[in-house]
Amino acid sequence: MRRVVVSARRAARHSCRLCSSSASEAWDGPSFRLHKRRGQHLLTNPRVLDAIVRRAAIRPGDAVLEVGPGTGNLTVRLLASPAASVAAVEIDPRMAAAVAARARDLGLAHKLTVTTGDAMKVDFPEFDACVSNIPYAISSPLTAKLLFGSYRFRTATLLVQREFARRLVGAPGHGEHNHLATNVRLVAHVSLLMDVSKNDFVPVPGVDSSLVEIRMKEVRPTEVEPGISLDEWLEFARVCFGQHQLQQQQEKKKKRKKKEKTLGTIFKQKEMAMELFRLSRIDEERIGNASSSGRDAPHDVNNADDRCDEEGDFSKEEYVVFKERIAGTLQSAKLNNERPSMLSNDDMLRLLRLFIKRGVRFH
Ligand SMILES: C[S@@+](CC[C@H](N)C(=O)[O-])C[C@H]1O[C@@H](n2cnc3c(N)ncnc32)[C@H](O)[C@@H]1O
Repeated sequence: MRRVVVSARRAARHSCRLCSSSASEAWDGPSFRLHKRRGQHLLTNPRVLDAIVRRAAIRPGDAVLEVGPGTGNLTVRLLASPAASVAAVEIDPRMAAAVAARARDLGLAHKLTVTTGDAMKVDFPEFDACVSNIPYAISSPLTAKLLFGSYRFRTATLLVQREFARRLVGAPGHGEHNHLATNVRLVAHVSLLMDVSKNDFVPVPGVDSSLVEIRMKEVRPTEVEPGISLDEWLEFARVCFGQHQLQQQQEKKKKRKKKEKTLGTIFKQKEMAMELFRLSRIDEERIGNASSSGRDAPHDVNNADDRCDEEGDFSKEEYVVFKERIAGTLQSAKLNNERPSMLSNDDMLRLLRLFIKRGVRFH
C-alpha cells in the first residue's frame, strides 16, 4: 500500500495559519502519514471549511455528527459553532487521538465525543445535523445508512465526490441518476450547495468535490401513496436496480459486470422470480386467512406428486402462472424493454401499483 508522505500536522497547520476561526489556531499535534486507502485527504482551505459550517446552518443546541473528522480541521469549527455537542466517528485511532487532543487544547473537549471505529459498523448517537467531509469510498452505504436507518435528523451537509453529488441531485434519464438517488428523494430534499476544488485538499485527490445538503422531509412517510408502503417501494426499487441481495449474489459469481438490464430481463431472473413468488404467496395466504379462517390457503396444493420438490411447496403450474403474471404486468405497463435508470419515479410507481393490483408483492 502506497503511503502518502504528507504529515497531518502540516495539513492542519496549513489550515490553521490561514484560518479565520481562532478555534483551530492553537493545534500542534503529532506528525503522521496519511493513507489514501482510508480516503485521508484533509480539507485545508479555511474559507471552504468556514463555508461548510456556515452552509450547514447549525442551530443553537444542535447535536452534530461528524463522520471521519481526520485531524479535526472541520471539527474545531463545528465545536466553535452554536452546536451543543459534536460526536465524531473516526476509523483511524491516530486521527481520533489527534482530534481529541486538538479539542482539549482549545478548551472545547467537553463538547466533543470521539468514537474510534468504522462508521458503517458503529451505531451513531442521536443527532440533529450531520456535517462531514466523508471518506468517498463509503458515500453510498453511508448515505443509505443515514437515510434509511432509524435515525431522525434534520439535515446532512456532506462533502462528497462531485460525480456522486451530481447523481444525488440529478434528474432521471440523464445517466447521472441512480437507485439511491430515487430513494433519497422520497424521504429528503437534496440540493447542491457548492463545488470544492481538489486543490483545497492535502494531499490533492484525483477528483473534485461538491457540498450537498440532504434535508429530511418533516414527516417520513410510512406510505409512498395510499396502499403502497415505503418498505415495499424500497424493495421494489432494489429489485429494479439490481440491488436485491439475491441479485447481488448472482452478480458476484459473474466475472464481468454486464450493462444495465431491461426490466423484462430483470424480472425473468429465476432467483428473483422465485423470491417474488414466495412473498406473493405469503401475502395471499395472509389475505386468505384474514377473510376466512379455517379455509385452505389459496395455494395449498393437495396433490403432493404435483409439487415442485426443488423449489418448495407449490406446483410448477402455479409458478409458471405467476411468471406469466409478471410478464403480463410489464407488458401492459409498456415497460418491458425499458432500463430502470431511464424511468421516472412516476413510471416506477405506476408499475408498482400494477404489480400490487395483480398480487405481485415485494415486501
Ligand atoms: C476525507 S478525510 C476527511 C478528514 C477531515 N474531516 C477533513 O475534512 O480534513 C476522511 C476521514 O475519514 C476517515 N475514515 C475513512 N473510512 C472511515 C470509516 N469507514 N469510518 C469512519 N471514518 C473513516 C479517514 O481516516 C479520514 O480521517
